[in-house]
Amino acid sequence: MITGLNHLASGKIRDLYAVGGDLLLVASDRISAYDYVLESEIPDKGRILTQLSMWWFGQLADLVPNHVLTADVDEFPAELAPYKDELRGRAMLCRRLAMVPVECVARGYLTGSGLAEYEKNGTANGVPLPAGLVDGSRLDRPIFTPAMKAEVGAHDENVTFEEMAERTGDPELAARLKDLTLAVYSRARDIAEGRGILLADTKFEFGRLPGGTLVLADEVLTPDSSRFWPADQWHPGRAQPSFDKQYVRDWLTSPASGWDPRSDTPPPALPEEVVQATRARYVEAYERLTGVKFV
Ligand SMILES: C[C@H](c1ccccc1)n1cc(-c2ncnc(N)c2C#N)cn1
Repeated sequence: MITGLNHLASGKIRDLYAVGGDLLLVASDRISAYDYVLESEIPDKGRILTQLSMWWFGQLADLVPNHVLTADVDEFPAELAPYKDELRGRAMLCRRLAMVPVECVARGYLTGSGLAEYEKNGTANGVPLPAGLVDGSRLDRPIFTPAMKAEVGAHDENVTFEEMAERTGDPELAARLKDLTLAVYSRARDIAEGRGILLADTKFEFGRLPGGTLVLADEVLTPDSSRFWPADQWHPGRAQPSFDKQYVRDWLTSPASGWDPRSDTPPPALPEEVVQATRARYVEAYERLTGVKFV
């Protein structure tokens, strides 16, 4: 948290500030696992994921406008000058939008809450899926599985497209959000697959400009907003390893940590080698996707 700035909101990993009529979205080096924010930070994680978001916004600009004004600290308003070094590379100055109160989730692979519903009803957010799918199955056509935002700390509530249209009171907007979400995800899935990373699913946030234009907001297509799987370890029918969080998960569930995920106790600090190996995975994901060396 940066004292001295007008703090608006905080998620597990990121903080939001008001700067004049705009917003500053700042990504920390925090990492979460098993629904806990760990006490150990991953050096540069915020910078790597912010630079990855910026790269994706560029890749998607022909499909949808985004909310970013700049991520270059030298272009930030003068009032931010005292915080330049702390913000460099990990902050996006964004236009303030009227946010759409829906988590726009696209799934290209079946897992997590989507799999749970499928195993019960053969559907995902009420939409029937083909029979015989298993954990990690690739869906021929990505699906839109919206969720209504939950209070801090609770999980979002998956809703059908019809429920979403009803609860937003704007069926036309709901249809537009679905189309945009699927088009953007499909483009990203194809780009990532060509670079050895499976984007199993992702969560987009949209907002509207004063004139009503729909704009892609928040961070996009990072390992915090999406499930990243290494393509060369994909085996449908079991839980897939996480590209970025597997080292953390493996250590936390090993005897070495002395921690039990089923207990109500927070996880212990990570050993330095797990921190550094995890940092290396974020760097690798960034470099594989963008083709640019992280500096
Ligand atoms: C969920 C997310 C959040 C991020 C970081 C920390 C806490 C919350 N958030 C984003 C806005 C938001 N509001 C108005 N205009 C915008 N351009 C954005 C964005 N992005 C409000 N909440």
